Amino acid sequence: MFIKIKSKAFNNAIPTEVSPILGIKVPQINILGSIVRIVPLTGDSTLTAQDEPISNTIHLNMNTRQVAPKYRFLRQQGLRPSRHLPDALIIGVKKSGTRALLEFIRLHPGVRAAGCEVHFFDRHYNKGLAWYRQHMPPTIEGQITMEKTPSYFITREAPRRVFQMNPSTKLLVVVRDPVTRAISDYTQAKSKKHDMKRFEELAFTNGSAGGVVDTNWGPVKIGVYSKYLEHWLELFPMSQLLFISGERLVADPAMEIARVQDFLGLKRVVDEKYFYFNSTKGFPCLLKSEERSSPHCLGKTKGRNHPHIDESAIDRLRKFYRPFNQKFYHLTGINFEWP
Ligand SMILES: Nc1ncnc2c1ncn2[C@@H]1O[C@H](COP(=O)(O)OS(=O)(=O)O)[C@@H](OP(=O)(O)O)[C@H]1O
Repeated sequence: MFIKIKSKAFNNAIPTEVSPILGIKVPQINILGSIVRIVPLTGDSTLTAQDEPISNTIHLNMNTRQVAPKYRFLRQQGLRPSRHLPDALIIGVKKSGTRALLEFIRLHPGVRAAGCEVHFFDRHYNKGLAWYRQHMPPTIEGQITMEKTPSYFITREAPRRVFQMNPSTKLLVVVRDPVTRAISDYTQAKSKKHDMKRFEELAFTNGSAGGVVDTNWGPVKIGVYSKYLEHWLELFPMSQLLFISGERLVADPAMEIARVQDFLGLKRVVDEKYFYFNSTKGFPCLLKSEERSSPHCLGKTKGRNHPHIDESAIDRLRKFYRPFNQKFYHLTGINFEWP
């Protein structure tokens, strides 16, 4: 079992053993007769990374005075946390379950992730890779660095930019029935702007389901997954992409996370024991995480109630998406079985 303990309990003559998860040596001590291995530690705001050279890796400025005791201990053991550009990205799709995926996969001790959406490949590209790397969490050897920004999937320049950073970057794409995704997207926008028009008025050019689908409206446009996927496939082989069903991530998170761990080359650590179904929320929640040891769900903005949408509008949108969905199934080799 891995547990986290305070560094002052250690001395310098600490034996190590190879972690079965990380494949690297981790310190091991005896506390009250129990052998305890020490987990790779989490990020710490006391760390600074000033005056760094531009290279693939940033070694944190581990000046003894500045460094928290736990990092000082890691350094004594030859484990120097440093920030790296991401090895894997959750590139989308907005409102499909990208936050759930990130929170679930970062339960794995071999994964460290940026907590917020960094928006490097869309909004902040001109700030450069050194800036991007600064936004990554410190990792020790063997840990994977990840980030999620759902708008990358639809950003025209993003595939080329990611490729230029590292053509081996692994890409994860969560997808959900484009009709419910559009409604979810609309629900989020409406939560910020209460006088927003009805969904039906925005989704069709003449304001009703009898009219033409407005493909310029963001919530509709984003659901044409095949169009955006083609841009990524111009540069990345299919073997570097993993598609996760947003519906299955809710119905059976352990199964989807098993696929993700396999894809990332990680030992299967996160399994059904990490999840429970919260019937009030109607979603799977976590029994514990690195930050919280008690059961908890994702925040209030995940799993919102959707407004009622006219059946005719839903039918019309389903018809609209059908050929694009078929193309997407064909490209990915997966039948997502959206209605
Ligand atoms: N476990 C769990 N808990 C809560 N919510 C979950 C979960 N798994 C998937 N989802 C679905 O995630 C939807 C939000 O998707 P994203 O996280 O990609 O949204 S965002 O693009 O980052 O805003 C969110 O959409 P809404 O239901 O419309 O709120 C959920 O349906």
